[in-house]
Amino acid sequence: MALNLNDAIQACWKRIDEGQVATYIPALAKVDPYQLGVCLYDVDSGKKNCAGAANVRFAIESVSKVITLLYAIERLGLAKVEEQVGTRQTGFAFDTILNMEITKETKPLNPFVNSGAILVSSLIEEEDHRSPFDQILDFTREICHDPQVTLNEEIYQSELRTGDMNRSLAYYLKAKETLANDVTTSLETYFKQCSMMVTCESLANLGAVLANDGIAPWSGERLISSDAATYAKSVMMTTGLYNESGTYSVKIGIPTKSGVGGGLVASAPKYGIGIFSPALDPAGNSVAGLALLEMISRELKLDIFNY
Ligand SMILES: NC(=O)CC[C@H](N)C(=O)O
Repeated sequence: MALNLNDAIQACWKRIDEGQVATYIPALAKVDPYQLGVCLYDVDSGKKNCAGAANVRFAIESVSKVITLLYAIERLGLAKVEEQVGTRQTGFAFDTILNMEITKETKPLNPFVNSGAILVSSLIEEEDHRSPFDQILDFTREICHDPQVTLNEEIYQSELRTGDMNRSLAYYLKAKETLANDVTTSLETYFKQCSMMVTCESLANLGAVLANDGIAPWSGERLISSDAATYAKSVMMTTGLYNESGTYSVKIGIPTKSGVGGGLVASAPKYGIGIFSPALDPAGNSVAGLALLEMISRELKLDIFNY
């Protein structure tokens, strides 16, 4: 591989100053912004190339929306999930109630705005006395090939304390009779899934499963259906970076999902990529992380529209 990841990190490092760590969840405000890590999983060779803060654990936040979406599709089938949540873009922030009010439809615009994600979380039912979150946690450990993924209780409590906007979205969904579970359980599942701790490597593994048509490249085992993988990548491309998805579609051209913990999962043809850098742009995307992903896309010619 021509690209030296340490050099790439160095080149993108100064971009950290353009962003800010998330402060609306107080536990995230304490994170050191001066971190940048990457892990690149080459599905063909099976080789992983990691650099910088690749093994630092951070809160997965909205990247978990991809995992819960995949899990819901596996449990309920794609048709049922598509009935409940749309695939449309938004020009508004991920957590605003406008995302629901502007359309006459009752279903949320897409699974990556908070209303859509809370709805998807509500679709997971308790099974064999296992709570929806316990099932999501197990599935996360499996699809991220990382048994160390755990719930960060401090972040979870912080999300609970400051989560009134999400609470209002959940009540709105309930009022529209679209929330599948009760408000408390749906929000508990959602806040907990956001508070799982992952590394760049865990996200590179997730990206690699998506890149490999739903099959874990480390074992050859199919973890999700081909349709689920394709669907998730399409929605990541169109809405994975919130209202800036179009901007990065043009600049980077790789299906990507961000989280306000500073994580990015990207799935390019033959590559799974996990990136972490906690300083965010106003939309909630990692600034240095996306600069690094842009460089990787350019150097390795991964832009899916550049054919
Ligand atoms: N964009 C994000 O990562 C948002 C996740 C965060 N837990 C929230 O609900 O606001």
